[in-house]
Amino acid sequence: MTTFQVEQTYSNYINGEWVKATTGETEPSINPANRKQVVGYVPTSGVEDLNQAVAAAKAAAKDWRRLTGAERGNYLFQAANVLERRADEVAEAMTREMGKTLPEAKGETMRGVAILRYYAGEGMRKTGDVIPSTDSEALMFTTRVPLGVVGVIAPWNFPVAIPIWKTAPALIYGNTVVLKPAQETAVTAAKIMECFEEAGIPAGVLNLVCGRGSVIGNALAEHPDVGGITFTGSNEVGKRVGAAALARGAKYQLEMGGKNPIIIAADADLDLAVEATISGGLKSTGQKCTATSKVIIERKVYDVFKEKLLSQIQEIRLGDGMASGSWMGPCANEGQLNTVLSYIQKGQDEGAVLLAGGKRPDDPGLAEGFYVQPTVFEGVESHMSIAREEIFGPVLALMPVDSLEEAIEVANDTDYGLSASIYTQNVGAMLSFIRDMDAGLVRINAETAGVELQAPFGGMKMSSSHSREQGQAAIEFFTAIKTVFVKS
Ligand SMILES: NC(=O)c1ccc[n+]([C@@H]2O[C@H](COP(=O)([O-])OP(=O)(O)OC[C@H]3O[C@@H](n4cnc5c(N)ncnc54)[C@H](O)[C@@H]3O)[C@@H](O)[C@H]2O)c1
Ligand SMILES: O=CCCC(=O)C(=O)O
Repeated sequence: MTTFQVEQTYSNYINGEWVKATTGETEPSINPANRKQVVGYVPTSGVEDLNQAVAAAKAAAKDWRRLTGAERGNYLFQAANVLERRADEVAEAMTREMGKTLPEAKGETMRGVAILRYYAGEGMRKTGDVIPSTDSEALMFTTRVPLGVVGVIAPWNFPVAIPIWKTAPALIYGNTVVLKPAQETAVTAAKIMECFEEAGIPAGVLNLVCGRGSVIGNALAEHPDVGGITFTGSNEVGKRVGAAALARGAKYQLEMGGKNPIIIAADADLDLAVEATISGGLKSTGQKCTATSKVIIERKVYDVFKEKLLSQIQEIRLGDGMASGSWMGPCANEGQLNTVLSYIQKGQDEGAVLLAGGKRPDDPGLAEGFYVQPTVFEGVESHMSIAREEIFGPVLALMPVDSLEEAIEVANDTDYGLSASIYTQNVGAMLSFIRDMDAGLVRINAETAGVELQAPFGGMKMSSSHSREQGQAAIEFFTAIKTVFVKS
């Protein structure tokens, strides 16, 4: 078993080599559980590094696309095996870099393994259809071709799963890749790259360039040799990335924020609903695009639900994700902590009532980390910032309603449409929710978070560029359809 070493210096991975940034600069990736701990030093690259990576990916593209799907799949199977063997090390890097608890990080790493295996298998599946021609002498069919070089821009909140759920389908369908991870989790990204290197991925097929989003991410989106850009992150940045890709006719895919509601109907099993609200809203410190944010409760059960929720929230143990007793780690970085604290302040300023949490923990042992208490508001109205904007932190807004119709109206009253859930035992209510809820992922008697790798994932409204990732849906972004007409 390889163990994780702190304070190492990492490089970019370009054309099969680990290379220092041409800027000569690195910056510390710090542990959000204790700002004084350096997890590793990561490159602060310049545009020249990005250009080298794109050139390497472009040069490797011809041979890579000519391999059979099964041959490309073998590399992914190998990478999955290496990642599985190194799962403890990779998970530790993730926990130290972005704060989620070690069991969550291990779960995510094993999800990365499963995603690689799933897409390895995709190399053997069909890529087109035969379509009857009006010419009886001809054969007409569709096939799919890769986009060429694909740029992957990833956030820090799922530093293994998201880069892999973009990279694996890009590779299996014959593209080469330049990955720009979030700088906060560049050590974890380097660990993923080491797994691909150990798996023997050919030089140039997969490249890693670390650096500021405004420099490397922007240059990737604008690069004329990058045929497709797949982005996950905030709406603000996503809009810029989409505009840059559109301006030069490149394909793009944007997966962005959420403001995800859970509806608790009067007939719900309240214990299960409380469990789902806590797990969906507060695991990973609320830093999931699918995290529960608005908790919409039928008035008849409002008080009982609230009391049960508050009593369980008291039990939550904050702490370093590496410590076995910790249930909730810190926010991933100081900026995120300040954003969460500012929303908590806004909630109070706009008239919501703070029921729990609302500040940094008093424990002096946590003072050097970016911790915030799990927070619950009531008296939240749809016009308030905490009911409309993505907080990306452990903050729940309780909103009572008088009927299921009103619940769905309140749930839909947002610019986002990523994930939504309902707790009810009534089949009619379930069907209304499935029909009327404007979200890409609707979940019944399950928390809002939780994405299965074999199913399409993506949002409606401002959550997405209306494409879907994962499962077989990924082929739609990572390939172009060619219609072939053959006549002898
Ligand atoms: N819908 C989804 O599937 C999904 C999944 C995870 C996270 N998210 C969203 O991600 C956000 C949190 O992640 P974040 O803080 O890392 O997001 P972010 O938008 O700040 O950063 C995302 C990535 O974009 C890069 N970037 C920053 N500025 C850039 C620019 N000008 N040009 C190109 N790239 C640039 C960053 O370096 C990072 O790699 C939340 O809004 C969350 O909802 C969405
Ligand atoms: O942060 C976005 C991804 C969410 C996810 O993977 C999950 O909820 O499992």
